[in-house]
Amino acid sequence: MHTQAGQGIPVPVTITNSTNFDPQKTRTPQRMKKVCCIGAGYVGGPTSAVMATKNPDVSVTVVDYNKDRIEAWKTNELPIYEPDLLDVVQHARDPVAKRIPNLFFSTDVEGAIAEADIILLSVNTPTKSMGHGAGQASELCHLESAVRRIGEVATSDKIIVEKSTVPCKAAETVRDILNATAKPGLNFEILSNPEFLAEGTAVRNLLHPDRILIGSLNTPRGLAAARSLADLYASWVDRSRIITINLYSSELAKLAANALLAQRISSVNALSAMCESLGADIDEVSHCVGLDQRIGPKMLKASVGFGGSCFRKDILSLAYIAESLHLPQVADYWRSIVGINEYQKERFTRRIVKCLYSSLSSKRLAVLGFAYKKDTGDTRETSAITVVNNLINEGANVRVYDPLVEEDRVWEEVLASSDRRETVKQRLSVWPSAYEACADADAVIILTEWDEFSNKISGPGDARGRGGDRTKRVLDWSRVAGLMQKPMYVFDGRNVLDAAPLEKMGFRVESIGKGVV
Ligand SMILES: NC(=O)C1=CN([C@@H]2O[C@H](COP(=O)(O)OP(=O)(O)OC[C@H]3O[C@@H](n4cnc5c(N)ncnc54)[C@H](O)[C@@H]3O)[C@@H](O)[C@H]2O)C=CC1
Ligand SMILES: O=C(O)[C@H]1O[C@H](OP(=O)(O)OP(=O)(O)OC[C@H]2O[C@@H](n3ccc(=O)[nH]c3=O)[C@H](O)[C@@H]2O)[C@H](O)[C@@H](O)[C@@H]1O
Repeated sequence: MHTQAGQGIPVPVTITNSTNFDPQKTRTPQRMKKVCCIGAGYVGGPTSAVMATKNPDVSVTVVDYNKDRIEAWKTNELPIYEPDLLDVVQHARDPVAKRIPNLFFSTDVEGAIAEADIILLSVNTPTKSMGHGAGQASELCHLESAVRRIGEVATSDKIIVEKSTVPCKAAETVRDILNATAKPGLNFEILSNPEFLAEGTAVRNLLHPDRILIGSLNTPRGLAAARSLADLYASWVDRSRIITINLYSSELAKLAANALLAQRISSVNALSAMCESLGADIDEVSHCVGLDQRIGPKMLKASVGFGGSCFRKDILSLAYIAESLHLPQVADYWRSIVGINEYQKERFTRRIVKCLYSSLSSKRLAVLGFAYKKDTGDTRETSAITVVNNLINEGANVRVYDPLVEEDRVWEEVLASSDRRETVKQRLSVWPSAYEACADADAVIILTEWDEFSNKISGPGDARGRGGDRTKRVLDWSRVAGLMQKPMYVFDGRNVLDAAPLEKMGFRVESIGKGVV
């Protein structure tokens, strides 16, 4: 193996016998198309891995200034947990047989930018935490810094692709920065190509996307750039699913999709509050409503509230855009989706307090699940942060168990959002198994829908890969019953339990949106 100049990227070389060397017979190898992805996170890593796997003749380099993250991507202990991701990464990163490696991870951001034909911007775009628009607008400083770097480093034309979720018209910002920083004479085409994967199913979503959106300017160069990107996807996605549209429609469509998905959950959660008073069952209501083909069955599961790094921030971003367009009613409409989500978390806590005789003082509560959804170790914006803090503020001792989330992560998240840090330190604990968390507990509270906690699923849970056996455990509820204080309450914030068999064991089961008739 040899190394390409300045890149540290191994490429195979052919050793030629110098006596037989005939320059006329050697073909200049066709230059491999090069993609650089800036941002090695939940989107950049999996997207690049799938793109590289499906395009063996394209070199894909993922760069990030976070050295630890990049080093982890080079190992078999990937920095994020996603079912089947390691297989896809290995396929392109450490191929066997005749394939040459075409997926690389590096901290050499400048080097990869300089070499690239296409640059995917997959940096984080969180909610602004300070200044104008704090708590609402998207923070574009990471995007800006990546684009500045491109402008400073580029010596050839590039296609710049917004994969990050950005406010509508962000492409104008990107263009403005490039115009100001890049060398004269270079051409940059900016495309919007939002990502729709969901964590826990990222590989499946990337391999079988509902659609690929590519937004471009309606100019010959813009359309040509869109075609280049479409060609990469066409290696594995049917052309009929690759939609090329207006640049700004594409940017807005991403925010709209997340807002509409979250809106369904908030609608169902609002109904769940009604069900509890009316003696109706939200699972039955959702099922019946979802049978209408115009509505469909997905994203109608009542819960303790949606979490994750994107729904809240993207809705707030949409609302902020509406407000800046002087459309306050529209902004209020979008914000109400987040409002119901907050209400759902508070409502869930209040129910726990009420059932436990209106006081949690010194009570032991086992929290099962801390991730914002199953099959991920991601805790960003998880509802568990709010619920755990609320319980601690009510005086409870909270004992957390999650099959995948690291102990440090739980501490960081709870402490970061508490204004009573010393109290948290006294009352929070994290345990390596559900049984240890449940020991002597007055109540069990399910906050993530891990298969392990459900008594509806027979056999081991279906999460695979990193986390090994921990994600395949099955909770023995009769053993839990033997460990708990009496009466034994279970608050099912994810409706993963069939209450009847548990009630036979003596549990009092409180589910979301299930009223007592
Ligand atoms: N997490 C998800 O499931 C999805 C996220 N998105 C969007 O994709 C974007 C990225 O999200 P995630 O991957 O979750 O974020 P992340 O936080 O996991 O990864 C972003 C990475 O970018 C790196 N970075 C930031 N600025 C950089 C710079 N100037 N140079 C080099 N590296 C830089 C960070 O160090 C970090 O590792 C966001 O806009 C998000 O809204 C879209 C669809 C799904
Ligand atoms: O832009 C993004 O980041 C992504 O956001 C979501 O993906 P994700 O947040 O990973 O996961 P979802 O499955 O959408 O779940 C989000 C939250 O809603 C909750 N949820 C989901 C579905 C449901 O019916 N009920 C419900 O409470 C989940 O438990 C989780 O807390 C979208 O589904 C993706 O299409 C999008 O690309």
